[in-house]
Amino acid sequence: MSGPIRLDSTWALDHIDAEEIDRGMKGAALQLQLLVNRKGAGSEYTGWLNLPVDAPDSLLARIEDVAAGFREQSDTVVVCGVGGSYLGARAGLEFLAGLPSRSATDSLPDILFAGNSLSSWQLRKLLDRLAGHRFSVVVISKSGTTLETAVAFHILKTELVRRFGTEKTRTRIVAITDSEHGTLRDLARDEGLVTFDLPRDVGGRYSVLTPVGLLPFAIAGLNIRAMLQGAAEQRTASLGSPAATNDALQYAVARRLLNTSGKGIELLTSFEPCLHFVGEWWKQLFGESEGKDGKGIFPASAEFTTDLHSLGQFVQEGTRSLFETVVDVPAPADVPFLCDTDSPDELAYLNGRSLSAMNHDARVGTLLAHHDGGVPVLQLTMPDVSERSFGATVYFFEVACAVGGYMLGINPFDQPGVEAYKHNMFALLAKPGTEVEAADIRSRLARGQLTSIEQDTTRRNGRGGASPTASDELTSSRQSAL
Ligand SMILES: O=P(O)(O)OC[C@H]1O[C@](O)(CO)[C@@H](O)[C@@H]1O
Repeated sequence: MSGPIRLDSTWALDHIDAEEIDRGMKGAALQLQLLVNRKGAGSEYTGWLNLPVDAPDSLLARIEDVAAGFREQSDTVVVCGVGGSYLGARAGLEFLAGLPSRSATDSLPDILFAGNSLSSWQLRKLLDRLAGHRFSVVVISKSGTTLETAVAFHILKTELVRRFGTEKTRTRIVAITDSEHGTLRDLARDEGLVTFDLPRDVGGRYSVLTPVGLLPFAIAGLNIRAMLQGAAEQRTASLGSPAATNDALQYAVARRLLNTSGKGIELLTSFEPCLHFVGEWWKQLFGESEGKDGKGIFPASAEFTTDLHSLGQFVQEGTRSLFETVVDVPAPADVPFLCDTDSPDELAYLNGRSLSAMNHDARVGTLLAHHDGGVPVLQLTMPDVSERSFGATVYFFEVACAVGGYMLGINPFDQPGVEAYKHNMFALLAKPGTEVEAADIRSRLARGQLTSIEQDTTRRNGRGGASPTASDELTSSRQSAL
């Protein structure tokens, strides 16, 4: 059983005007055409639209082949990457962990992750865990220059060489990166590593259905062809259905209208922990795509019922700036609950029920309470826990995100803002070429003054050198206090 993702917005309708929905759907249909015809902003990064139907059989066969080789030679595979070069693979692996469809004949390697932080403690623990294991590495970086990934990969490669020697190390690494450019591409070329290309017209956060996700999935024994089939089915539904029956467009419109009605935060929730990393992937997709030009909905996620015991109070009664999107998926297995009538834990009333039934009632009770507390609730349903369903979900959110971005008037395919912290970090790390920035940052930090000399001058010049306003003085005295 599989099929497209379904949206039910009944529990959000009291926050949205019916006429606006109508107008919004017409607008969304136009933006979808812009996307499909590759006429919108960032259209050079819309290669993901056709990934589910364009992947050549030779590529899939090669991915399966390399994956089989990795399984044979490794009991552990480390996937090294961050952001879009990490989250989609982890989302799929965690969502599908434990599926009976995973290759039963092969013994499957453990898949671990690295390169997604600069934590020495995390990497130390990973290196300790790898001791004595036959491990291999998949390194993923579109740019090939991301510091977290490059540093972890360097350390892992050094460890491989120490353990297996230079020759054999070459067979224990696969690099996934830009087809032509970047440090990782150059290094792979120089060292004769096996590589897969990350298509130039696909951005990192839209890349899960390329080798970026497909290779880790195949190594884990998952059926990547079924995953692409699910995405292709969703593609037909999302690109080909009229607005009235197009759930991806309706989701894009509903969240946009909720945003204009004053809801600035979308909380993606689910009652199945296997969806935790789908939430993490979704946050990057929507956060990097929408959060620019002072616009966008802040994407947050929570796992219920766990987080009802931490965030539940806020969702129920805190600042009314949230709407909730709950993702449902039927659990593939159930656990019965049996209890004697005189059981001292007073759970006899649950005798004969199952965990699924309890989770279902907890879910309905929660959503009703949140709705009654002023939190609009959108409900998305995935057909099942399967590769097809995962592929469909990825495609559904990608279309909704791209169309929603166009409705917002931004380019959903760039992420200029993430460079700001990198400039500072590289300057502080004394990367060659950053000497001027480094001097400015160090002098600002030494002065305890967060306004840079350049910003300060520009601001004052902008006002024709007028004397500081009261709010300037306030800001500067607050900064000094820091
Ligand atoms: O694949 P790369 O180039 O290492 O980038 C990883 C991630 O870092 C970012 O560029 C942000 O810095 C994301 O957009 C991207 O998914």
